[in-house]
Amino acid sequence: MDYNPTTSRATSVEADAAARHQHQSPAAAVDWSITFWGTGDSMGVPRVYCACEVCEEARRSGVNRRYRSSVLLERGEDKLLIDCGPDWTGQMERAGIFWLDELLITHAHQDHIAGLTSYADACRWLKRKGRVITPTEVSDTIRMMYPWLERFVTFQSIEEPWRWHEWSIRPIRVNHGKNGYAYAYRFDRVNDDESAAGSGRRQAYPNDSANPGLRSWVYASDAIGLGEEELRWFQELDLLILGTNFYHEQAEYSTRSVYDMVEAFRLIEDIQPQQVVFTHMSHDIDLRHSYPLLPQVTLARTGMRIGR
Ligand SMILES: O=c1ccn([C@@H]2O[C@H](COP(=O)(O)O)[C@@H](O)[C@H]2O)c(=O)[nH]1
Repeated sequence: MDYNPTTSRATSVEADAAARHQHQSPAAAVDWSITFWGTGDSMGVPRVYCACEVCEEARRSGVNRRYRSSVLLERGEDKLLIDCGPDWTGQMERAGIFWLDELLITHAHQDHIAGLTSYADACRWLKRKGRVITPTEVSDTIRMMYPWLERFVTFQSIEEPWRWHEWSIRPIRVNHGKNGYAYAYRFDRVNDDESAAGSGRRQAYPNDSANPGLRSWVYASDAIGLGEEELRWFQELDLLILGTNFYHEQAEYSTRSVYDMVEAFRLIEDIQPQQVVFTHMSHDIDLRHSYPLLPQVTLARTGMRIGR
């Protein structure tokens, strides 16, 4: 995986947008990439009213400014956004993206879905029907919360591994602590020549075996205390994107809902992913500090991009 966290900063999203505006051909475009549109916990950073050092820095210079967690998987015009929280409109504008056909949703909490109302407005404005992909238990809740959404979006249920372009996407129901359950998604790249040949993309997106890019990765923004059943799907990963709200959270375990970094280290030692990116971070985390981390771990930054 070609991943350079030192160069993948906020500007990469704008750089992508600029490249698109210069009519870069698909052949010149690269392979699949993941861009962090949001890396914050449910409250984002800065938190409303909070005058802590991290929140003040986020207001001033913005290293710690974290929008609600969301990542974009893309290759050229193929784009899949995971989660659509309350910062969605600004995230679209910062990325220079006008429209997304498809959204994949992890769970029906406001920090992951509150942008769906704006997405529905975009659908209405453009007279296009969007697609919201999520397990039925999640779409049932979303329908109850926003009954009018279905006029503008189609809900597509994902219960089993589901094919999206070259990816097999597996929903994994994960423990979300005091908040019940959320879904993580495992992405496995299906290396069948048919899809590349059939789509005429084989030349445009060569599969360089010396540098295979993203192959198997999991996005688990909202999980804690995962057990054997869930962790079956967390094996042999070249990338794990894991939510960690705090470095070492002091709150009583029964009141918590997301891993902290110290717990995550134990998880990583157990499942041994090649690379790990922590996301869904609260104002407890100051990106100006250097934390004791495992060597394969990086802290996500707004706009950070992974892949070629
Ligand atoms: O039923 C619920 C419960 C909570 N929420 C919102 O989700 C987040 C919870 O944050 P975590 O960091 O994942 O614990 C918070 O914004 C709650 O308001 C919800 O929407 N529905």
